Amino acid sequence: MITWNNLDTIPAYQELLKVAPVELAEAMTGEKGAERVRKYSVPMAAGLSCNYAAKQVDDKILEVLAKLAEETQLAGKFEALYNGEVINTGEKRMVLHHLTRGQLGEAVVADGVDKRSFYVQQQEKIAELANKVHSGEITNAAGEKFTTVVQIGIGGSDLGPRAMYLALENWAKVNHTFKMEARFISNVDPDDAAAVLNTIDVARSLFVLVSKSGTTLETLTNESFVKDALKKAGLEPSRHMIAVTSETSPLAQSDEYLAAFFMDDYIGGRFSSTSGVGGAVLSLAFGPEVFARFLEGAAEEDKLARNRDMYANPAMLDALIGVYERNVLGYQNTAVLPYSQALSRFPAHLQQLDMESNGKSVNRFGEPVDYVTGPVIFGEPGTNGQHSFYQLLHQGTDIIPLQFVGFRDSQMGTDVVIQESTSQQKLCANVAAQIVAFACGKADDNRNKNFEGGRPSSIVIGEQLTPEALGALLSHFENKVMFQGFVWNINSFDQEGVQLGKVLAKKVLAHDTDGALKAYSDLLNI
Ligand SMILES: O=P(O)(O)OC[C@H]1O[C@](O)(CO)[C@@H](O)[C@@H]1O
Repeated sequence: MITWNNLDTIPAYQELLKVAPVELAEAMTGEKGAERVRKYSVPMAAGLSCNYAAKQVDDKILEVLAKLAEETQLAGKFEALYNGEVINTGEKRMVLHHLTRGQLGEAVVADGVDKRSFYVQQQEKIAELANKVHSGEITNAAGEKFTTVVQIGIGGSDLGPRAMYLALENWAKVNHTFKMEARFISNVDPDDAAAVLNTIDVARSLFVLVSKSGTTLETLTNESFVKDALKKAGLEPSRHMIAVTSETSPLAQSDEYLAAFFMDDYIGGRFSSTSGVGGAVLSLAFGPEVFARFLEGAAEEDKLARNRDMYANPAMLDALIGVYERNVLGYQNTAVLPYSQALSRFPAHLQQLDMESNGKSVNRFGEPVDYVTGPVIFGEPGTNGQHSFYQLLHQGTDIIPLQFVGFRDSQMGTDVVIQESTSQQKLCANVAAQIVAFACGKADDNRNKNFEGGRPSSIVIGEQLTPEALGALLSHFENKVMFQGFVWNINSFDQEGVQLGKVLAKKVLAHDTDGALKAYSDLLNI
């Protein structure tokens, strides 16, 4: 029997507040530190592992976190979710993104349809289209092959797919599976669409319009922008556009697309990278086989998230350590720092995933909670970030937990030895150095040069960023966010906080304003 209770009513949480915190600088120094690095690691899918030696936890704290996992019924809640319970209480919806990559539990039937079969069917339809585009069976009116795919979407219909595309672009090129260049238009700023359109051959471009709701102002505006450009180039838009949307959206009724693929209301935008939202652009860019491998990695990681044992469940463990940092140690932010240029937009994707999901101050019954919830997420790839904001991370007044990601091998394999090390070795050396510098610090009589240390981090380490590793990485963070939402007793699957701004913007455009809104409208000459 699943019960939903606020965190501050859970006995293990009260116990956690009383446990002595770990002195990280001390714990990570010398042989003790080496022992922690060997001990505090959990295997993930696709050859990844999550090392949490540099987190402020020890066996005692972990023991209480495991109790917290039990008492908040994390495994049972996940089971309820993947078996089709209405977990998104705000919108009265099931939460089914896991079904896009595998069947974790019972069959889930909605509106008379088996949902796993529905998602697989959409993937097959996308694969068929992608293969026809690649073989030249589907071409432009002049019989030429399409060379570029442009995704038009925003938020979850942009950030995840864009981050995944960038993550695999170079991998696909060196592994000879690269099929089409992908570009992305998201912002309603006309310069975004104009800049993309200026650098592509529209005649040989296929546009993927992605909007679950089919009502998003930015996306519909950009669709018209692109259609206008196609018409001006003497092209018929319907031969150049495909749609990915939900079956109930206004776009689904339109016959203005070459093809339409469907997801549904049971997949939140920020959880939709493994649905057709990511599937169309990634299958067109790299081929359906690469997309299938990405899904396999996610499916394997999802299976680990089912483990009741926290120590063998990386997402659950990561989530609980995050709750400890946020609610007991009082840290307000988390920095996502991939030491991989291919993951340059991964922090931006995690920012939406985490902050749109867990940026809530009422529980799942709409009652205010008396504790803090989701942290602020930001990040940049290393080593670039080191020369930007790491100063504050090392010596600023706030302690910011860090999420590193690193790979032993590069994706492209092109490297040089300079001063007796390769660039990849330099990259890896830097991430190792940063973890220890943050954790242990360095005493100096000159206060300006003193490093306090005690700054926690964890690292996900893999061999190479392959499609499987990327899928596993994505699933890990999706499940982490979900588990944290369960612990906080909030609904991680709606986003009412984005609505007010949209309503007011409509009023401005309709000139239906007064007070400050009118004054700002005048200031901006609207
Ligand atoms: O796919 P859609 O319906 O256009 O929505 C795009 C994005 O807008 C949001 O609803 C926020 O405004 C996100 O949750 C979503 O990812």
